[in-house]
Amino acid sequence: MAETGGRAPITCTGLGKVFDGGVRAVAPIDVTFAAGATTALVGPSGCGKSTLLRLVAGLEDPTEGEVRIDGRTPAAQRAQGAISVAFQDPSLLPWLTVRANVALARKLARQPPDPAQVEDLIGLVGLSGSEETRPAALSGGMRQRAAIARALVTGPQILLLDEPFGAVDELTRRQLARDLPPLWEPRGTTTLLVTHSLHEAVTLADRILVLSPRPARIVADIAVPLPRPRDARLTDSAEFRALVARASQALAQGDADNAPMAAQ
Ligand SMILES: Nc1ncnc2c1ncn2[C@@H]1O[C@H](COP(=O)(O)OP(=O)(O)OP(=O)(O)O)[C@@H](O)[C@H]1O
Repeated sequence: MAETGGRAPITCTGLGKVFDGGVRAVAPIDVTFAAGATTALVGPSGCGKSTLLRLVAGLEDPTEGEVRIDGRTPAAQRAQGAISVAFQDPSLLPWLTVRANVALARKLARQPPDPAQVEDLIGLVGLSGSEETRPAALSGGMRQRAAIARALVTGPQILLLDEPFGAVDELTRRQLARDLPPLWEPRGTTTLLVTHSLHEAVTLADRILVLSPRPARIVADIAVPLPRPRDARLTDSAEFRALVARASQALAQGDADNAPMAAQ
């Protein structure tokens, strides 16, 4: 199969999720993620961000509504190798080296081997020298970076990142946020990124969706019309800081709107 890179919009229609036991994680949501855009999902801890991402990935079934990716179900797109995920807890195969874990992703997507691409990506995520290391001997942050290389090596149409830099120190985190987007942006990859860092959201995204406390619903939809690359000069700018402040206010407002009514 050829590389799947291409432009695919994601449409969520009346999408909701109630877990067994009655916990509603996602309120019915209507949203379209434009093909080729990067959208950051931010919201309070436990609000349903990961559940929303898992619904888009087809790793959870909705209890209401549907997800369509370029008109097809997530399951159909996954079967084509069109969706890559890098989640908080990277599930690398423990018996394989970093290099073999990254290379395996292409094999699983039925793509021809591309050793040069594997080496390039390992270098770009800062793991040169650890190619022959197995996951148990890596730090948490190194495992996350290996998972990002693995997610990118297939050139996916859809890239779903759940706190991909969560276990990485702040300096490396900012470096990755700067260095990695050029790998997927020119390919027109539709990217959803869950993050707790508003700085990261504004650095990476074209659009930020601010979610309410559980069940997740959209409380603000913020465009990020900043030029790229978003280097240190830009992230120090007044426009950048204003967007971070706007997202921060929306988060606080979403929280306040959901606070239990004070006793009369
Ligand atoms: N498989 C499951 N069964 C039952 N409840 C679940 C399941 N998965 C998640 N939940 C619940 O759904 C809610 C939303 O969880 P989710 O992981 O989507 O939140 P989140 O916003 O990603 O959280 P965090 O920011 O802390 O990672 C939580 O109350 C969680 O306990």
